[in-house]
Amino acid sequence: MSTGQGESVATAVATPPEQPKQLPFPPVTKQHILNCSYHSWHPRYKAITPKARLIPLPEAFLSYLREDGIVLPPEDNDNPEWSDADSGIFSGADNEGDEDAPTYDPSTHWRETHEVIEAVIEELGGKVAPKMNWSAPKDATWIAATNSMECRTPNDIYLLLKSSDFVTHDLQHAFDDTADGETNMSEEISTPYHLVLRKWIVLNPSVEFRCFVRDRKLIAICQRDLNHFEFLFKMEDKLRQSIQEFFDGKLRDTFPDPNFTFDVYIPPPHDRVWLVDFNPWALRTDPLLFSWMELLTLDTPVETQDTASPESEESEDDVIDLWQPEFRLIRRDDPEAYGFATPQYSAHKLPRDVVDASRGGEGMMREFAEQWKEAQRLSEQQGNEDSEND
Ligand SMILES: Nc1ncnc2c1ncn2[C@@H]1O[C@H](COP(=O)(O)OP(=O)(O)OP(=O)(O)O)[C@@H](O)[C@H]1O
Repeated sequence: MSTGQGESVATAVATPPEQPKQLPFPPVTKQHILNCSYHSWHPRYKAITPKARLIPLPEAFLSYLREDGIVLPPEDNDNPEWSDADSGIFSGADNEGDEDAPTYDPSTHWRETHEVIEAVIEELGGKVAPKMNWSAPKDATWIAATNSMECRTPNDIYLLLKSSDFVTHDLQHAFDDTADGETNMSEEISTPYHLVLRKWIVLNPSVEFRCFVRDRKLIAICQRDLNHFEFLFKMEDKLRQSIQEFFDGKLRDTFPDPNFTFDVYIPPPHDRVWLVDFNPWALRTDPLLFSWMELLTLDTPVETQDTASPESEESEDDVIDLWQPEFRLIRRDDPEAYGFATPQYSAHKLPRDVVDASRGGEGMMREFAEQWKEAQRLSEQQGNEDSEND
């Protein structure tokens, strides 16, 4: 972590940053949220984003995603309406247990979309990482045979999307807590939902970074993966400079809002920066190694215009030249200090044996999985309430 005062010194932070309840955020509008939707920004930044295709989603497909239970289309789709092939990991159909009964194919209602998804997977080399407008199903990898977001078939994608709380949030709560009011159903329907399929790349999580922009100034950068990577400390200045140049050249004057966050990937040899995602300047965005209070109040040099005397202009320039975004990395002992020793998204995960059993195709396991996740959520909520009461 550097101090943001021109030094490049990593310092340990002993306790997790505190998240106060009342934060001085500027109002977040639906437009701010929409500006961070993949379909809004991707056309402008296509050349600096890893290869991706966007598939507009019809209401029938969205209804399928919103439905309870997971029924997957049969793998062999010669007869699109009904098939004897039982494809569902969890068969929610009424015929469960009846070997001879035909299996319902939900894709009948969005056949074209299913076919486009198949074609795009093929076009992108056979393996994709899926995502909705704002969220990837990172919390649902426990249910995938690969234990990752790598998808080779449409069914791999449906299984992840339908199991993800993050995706559900995109579908049902995208505009919660915005200044222009509660979303009603008709507005939700008019949201241009897209499935984003990104060509699968084996990503090195150590060189993924989250960057924070306030008033069109890059003020802070940190790791996305909350583990210690010693080699990053030697590269801190180079990484900061690459990200700053990338921001200045590609994003600063083109992103529609003055406040936002963006995620980048800088694979070896660490000289090219790739844009991964944007997130709104809002509480819903995880500030990772910062607290929102820090980000909202962090001092930055004020750039004045021509009114100062020549001498004072010079000293102001010096301040601006010296100033640089604060770059936080995790030191060797930080993960435990931050409480990061527990894996990310643990509240959304399940014990290994439950996952293994669920792959066996028992419908009951899905129910148990949901109950387990609910219990985890409640105990986390209780923990938060207890610590608030302390
Ligand atoms: N093309 C890809 N191939 C493989 N993995 C990828 C690809 N693109 C992104 N990822 C992985 O997926 C993760 C999640 O992607 P992304 O940041 O777009 O999701 P998100 O839901 O918006 O995350 P957050 O809520 O933290 O912003 C990334 O951190 C990266 O590790």
